[in-house]
Amino acid sequence: NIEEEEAAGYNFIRATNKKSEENLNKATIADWNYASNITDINLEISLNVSAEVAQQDKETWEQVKQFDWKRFSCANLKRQFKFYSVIGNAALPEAEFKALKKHISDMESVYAKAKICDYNNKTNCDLALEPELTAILANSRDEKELKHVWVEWRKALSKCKADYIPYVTLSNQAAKLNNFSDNSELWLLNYEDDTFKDQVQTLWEQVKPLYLELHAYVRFKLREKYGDVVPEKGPIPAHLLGNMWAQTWNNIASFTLPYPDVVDYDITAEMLKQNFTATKIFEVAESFFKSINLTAMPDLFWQRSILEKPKDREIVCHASAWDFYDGKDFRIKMCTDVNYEDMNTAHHEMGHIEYFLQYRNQPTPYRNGANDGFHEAVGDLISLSFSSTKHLRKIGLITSKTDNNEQLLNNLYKIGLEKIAFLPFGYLIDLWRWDIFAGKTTPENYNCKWWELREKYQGLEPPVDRSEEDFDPAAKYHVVADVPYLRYFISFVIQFQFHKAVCEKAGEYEPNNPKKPLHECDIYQNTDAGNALKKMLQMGAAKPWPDAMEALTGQRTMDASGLLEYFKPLHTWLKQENTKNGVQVGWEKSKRVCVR
Ligand SMILES: C=C(C[SeH])C(=O)N1CCC[C@H]1C(=O)O
Ligand SMILES: [Zn+2]
Repeated sequence: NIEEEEAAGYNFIRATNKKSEENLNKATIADWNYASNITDINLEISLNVSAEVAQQDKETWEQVKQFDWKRFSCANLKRQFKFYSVIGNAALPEAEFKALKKHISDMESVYAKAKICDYNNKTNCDLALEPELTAILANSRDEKELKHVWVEWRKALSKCKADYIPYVTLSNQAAKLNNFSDNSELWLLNYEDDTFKDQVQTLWEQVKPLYLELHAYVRFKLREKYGDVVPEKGPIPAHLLGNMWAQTWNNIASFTLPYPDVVDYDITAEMLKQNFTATKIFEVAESFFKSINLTAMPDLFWQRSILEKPKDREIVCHASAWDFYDGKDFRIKMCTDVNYEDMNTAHHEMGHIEYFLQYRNQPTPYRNGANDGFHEAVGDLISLSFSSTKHLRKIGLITSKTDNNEQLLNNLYKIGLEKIAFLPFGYLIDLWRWDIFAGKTTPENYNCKWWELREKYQGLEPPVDRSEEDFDPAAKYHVVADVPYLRYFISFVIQFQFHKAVCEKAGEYEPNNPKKPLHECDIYQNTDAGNALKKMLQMGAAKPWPDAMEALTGQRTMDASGLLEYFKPLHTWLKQENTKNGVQVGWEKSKRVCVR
């Protein structure tokens, strides 16, 4: 009968959680070894270990199907069965599973090893994405050099299309074996809400007016700097925004500031002056988390993390945080550069580690974010306090005594160049991939569909004409590495909901008090705020995400009002400035061509 079956179900889940933890540890070690030393032998080992684990996941899957678990009375038990009833790519037969993982690993290897030639010195063809190309995109103001790097990087990655096509086919096969129509459904499962796509579209519509004002202002300033290469009313050429993907624009702040005549805080310069190192960057990040009563990094973190690019081997440089599922071993791998952008990324990565630490005693299936967006939001939430001028002054990275309102607005603008600019990018990546998994976008129009979305949502155009011979999406790590991207759009909205909640708890923000605006809040050393955040983090994925959201914010839905409130002063200023400059908000059709 069902009671006896449920009792057996408890024992099954207890044993399964233990085996799952051991398997996750083994697979993570093998994946770490490949990502931190890209060799054929490490690929071989990682393929074999993950195939073994996938085989065991299939066996568990068959046993889960023997239980009538949907009729169990205990919600917690049902939830764990539900998580084990979907096994993703592991559902594939071994040969297909290994083929899929090899396609992804090979694309990651191309991405990690890609090198291009220096624009100013054709004999040096040893420039990698990190740190060289990232630094050129951030600091060069030579439009021809920027174009060269932008085009050459994409040439180096376009060969990945040959792996991408079977990657799509095999991913969809796995989704169908899990009873989903295509891979996008598997990716959206963790949001546990079949109206989620509509909620995301609504959030985008809420923030789009603010994005359009920022876009119009930045296009005006770029036209001042670069002239006619920037159309007055058309999309912005994508190589001029200070970032290889034009996903965040903070690196062009210096010549586009609202108030260019006030002293600009150059945090990177100050970090260099104070002899910051990669390790010091992570120690500073850790001290913030400790100050609000979250957890210090365990010893193994400092012993086993890779915080700087090694000179003796090829590694996957894209920053990542790793949970080895043994409650003790948590690591970051990052090719850290000493600059303010990487200081924020360090907080971002350590936010993942804090989440791992807070939910490490949960049953294995619950050792995840409440949803993928929550996991991406933790570190950024701390960065919102860290990047306030109040905090930077507190820790000596701003040496002036006080701020005037113009400096405060300049700082808000810099944060807007990161957070507002990102929103359409965070949305369009999976809009492009969902249509591919659904079969609406086929290999014949992968690239031109990509540029259609880049123009429609971001108001960008390529610096040169494109065609279906190109495969520009592969220039982005998450596309070749099979990492869903919607999580970042979600994070960039909910991190402001979380910020509003923790700032109110810290008494750092009062809704109608102009003396305590949201964008000047710093929760540093406030344990009330930290304890409230900790309670949400400890839940992991034990409950649907609205319960976790409610635990911290009192709300059960995502909403952009926190973001809009945080940037209100900037939005007001941008509208005035755009009117004063007589610029047209929005963009006309691009004159660039994409040859199908
Ligand atoms: C830093 C990470 C590792 Se989870 C990352 O991929 N991020 C952080 C923000 C957006 C996204 C990106 O770089 O594209
Ligand atoms: Zn992340």
